[in-house]
Amino acid sequence: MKNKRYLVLEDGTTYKGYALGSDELTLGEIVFNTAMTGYQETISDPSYTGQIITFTYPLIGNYGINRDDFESLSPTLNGVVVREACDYPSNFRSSKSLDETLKFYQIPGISGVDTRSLTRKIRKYGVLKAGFTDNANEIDALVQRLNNETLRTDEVEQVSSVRPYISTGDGYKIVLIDYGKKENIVRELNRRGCDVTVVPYQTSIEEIMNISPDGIMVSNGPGNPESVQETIQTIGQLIGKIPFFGICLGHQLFALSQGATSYKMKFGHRGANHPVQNLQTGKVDLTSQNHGYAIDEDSIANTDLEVTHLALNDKSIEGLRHKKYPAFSVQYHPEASPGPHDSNYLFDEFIEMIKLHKAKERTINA
Ligand SMILES: NC(=O)CC[C@H](N)C(=O)O
Repeated sequence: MKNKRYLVLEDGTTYKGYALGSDELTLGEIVFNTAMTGYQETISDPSYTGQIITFTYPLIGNYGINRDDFESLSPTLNGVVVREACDYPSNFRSSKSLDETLKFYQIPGISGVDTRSLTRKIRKYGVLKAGFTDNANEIDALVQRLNNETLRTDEVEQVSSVRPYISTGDGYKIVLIDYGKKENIVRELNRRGCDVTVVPYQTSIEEIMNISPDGIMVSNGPGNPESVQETIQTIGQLIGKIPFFGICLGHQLFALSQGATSYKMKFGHRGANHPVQNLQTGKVDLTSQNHGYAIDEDSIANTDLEVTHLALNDKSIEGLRHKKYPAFSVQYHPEASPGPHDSNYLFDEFIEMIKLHKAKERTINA
């Protein structure tokens, strides 16, 4: 017999279901993800720090959780909501069930929820605060708590590396500024021979320049880009000096560093089949996405940036490039994990950009 659990939203809506994962019950902003596979990578993506994810795909956990597919050392999200959690996974790589994994990392969850109705609600009203309780008598108190409490805004600090480390390669030297990076960014760079130095998000411009990087990457990460205002100046100072590539939060910070502004979206983009058009080629890529903020289109006019990619579902900005300097960024996830690999070519373009920049530097210095 499974124990009862309630998912409670700040507007008082309550969903009754079954306890999943940890009994340490947390609060968070509830969001939905529409990907049909890749729940392990999604759960371990640090960009979800502090959030509760509702999976719209109705069966989660059927191929278990394995040792190798984590996108961070340990998941930092605050909850998981599913229609049905598979108790008996079947896959030769699986070492734990979803329930065992969530218990191990002390993440609460709930199964048996009508995730369609919940997702429609989030789409209609926008993202909401939510929490769990195992006691029906505590629902009213939880609603009150959700209405009175503000959620933490120091998510990046919770997930950025505490000290620099190197993932070696014999190619270009890349500094990856870690705002809560997904491991696959490092893997994609290593795959192209890059020597990657991962540095904490508050690393100074001097410390970064001392590493003599050939390229700079700014990672994805959780929360509002404006919560890490103090680091935007460092990013601004790097543009024009060293070839630059930003992903998701990295894209937002690149834009802010150039004078653009960001806004919170109603319910964000989270899934693995978001169509994005490359405005230079006209080609449409299916992309992996996970963001709740975006860059204001009107704010681009006063900058030296140009829009390179557009979301076809809502026409929001998905890619930017600097008009004068070797610097570009995308709002979606070319490293995928989970998700389609259509936009993997952006890592190759970054490498080509570094090559070109080096060739130019050699001509200037000759
Ligand atoms: N995946 C990310 O880097 C997300 C960026 C930011 N936290 C947002 O929600 O918009």
